[in-house]
Amino acid sequence: MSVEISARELTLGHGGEPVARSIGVTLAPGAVTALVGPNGSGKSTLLRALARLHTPDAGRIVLDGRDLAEYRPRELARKLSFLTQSPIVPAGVTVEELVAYGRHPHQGLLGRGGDEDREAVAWALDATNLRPLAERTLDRLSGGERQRAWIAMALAQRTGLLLLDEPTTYLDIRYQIEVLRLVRRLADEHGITVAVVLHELNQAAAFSDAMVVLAGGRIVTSGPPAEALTEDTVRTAFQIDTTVTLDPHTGVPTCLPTWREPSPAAAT
Ligand SMILES: Nc1ncnc2c1ncn2[C@@H]1O[C@H](COP(=O)(O)OP(=O)(O)OP(=O)(O)O)[C@@H](O)[C@H]1O
Repeated sequence: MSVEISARELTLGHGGEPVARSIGVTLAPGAVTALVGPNGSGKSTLLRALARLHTPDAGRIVLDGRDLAEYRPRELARKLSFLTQSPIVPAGVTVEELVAYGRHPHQGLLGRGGDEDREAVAWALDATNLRPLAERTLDRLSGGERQRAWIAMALAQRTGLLLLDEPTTYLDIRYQIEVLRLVRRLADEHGITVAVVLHELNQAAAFSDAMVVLAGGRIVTSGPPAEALTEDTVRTAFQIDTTVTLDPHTGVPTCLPTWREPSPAAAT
């Protein structure tokens, strides 16, 4: 089930100056990789390129040993699912109907669901705790509930690779943690390869196996959180000072910004 995807010598842009120049990324099979970096550093563009929704200016992306460009659309939709940052809410669609859309790549021309489809939809609703809201239309959900519905749709697609662009936006802290725990379980229990764009560095460090730090058109660092999230890399990427400590039991780094401006006396 686990899927491996890697990008080599990738240059990404939107017509002007490249957003990323000659970068290389590998998402290890069955692992959670967090993409972090400042606003505008190219995280979404990279994720969209991995999902074949953005065409690179140069470089190559290989998905399970084959060039990404070679996959037929339906074949690709069975391999990877992508959750965009702000999906457009279709009018009048219930949670269950939305989740069932995730089954389209698996259905024949008639598009009617069989046992496997029903089972996948039920699993996705349960995994996201959405069963009680299954009959609700999306416009009658809170922001966080709606976000979980989109995640459920991506899950119902039952792909070995899941690409999530800021899935915790709009969620309160409890659901942020719940979504990240779900992501962790998908990797640990189902072997799903996950790339997730996150802004909260400490959450990224706590829930991922690897972090890729993007800034200034390049990869500042990538590797296990304890190696990737350091005071130096945070300063390089975000131009802020922090104190990074390692949890003595788990080895997970936590980064605490230096909140106060340096005092004039300290500067002299
Ligand atoms: N469709 C587009 N057309 C032109 N420029 C774009 C387009 N999409 C993104 N950009 C530009 O590309 C750069 C990278 O954008 P991208 O959305 O990949 O960054 P990001 O790291 O995901 O940012 P954020 O953290 O703000 O979501 C930005 O400078 C942005 O303005």
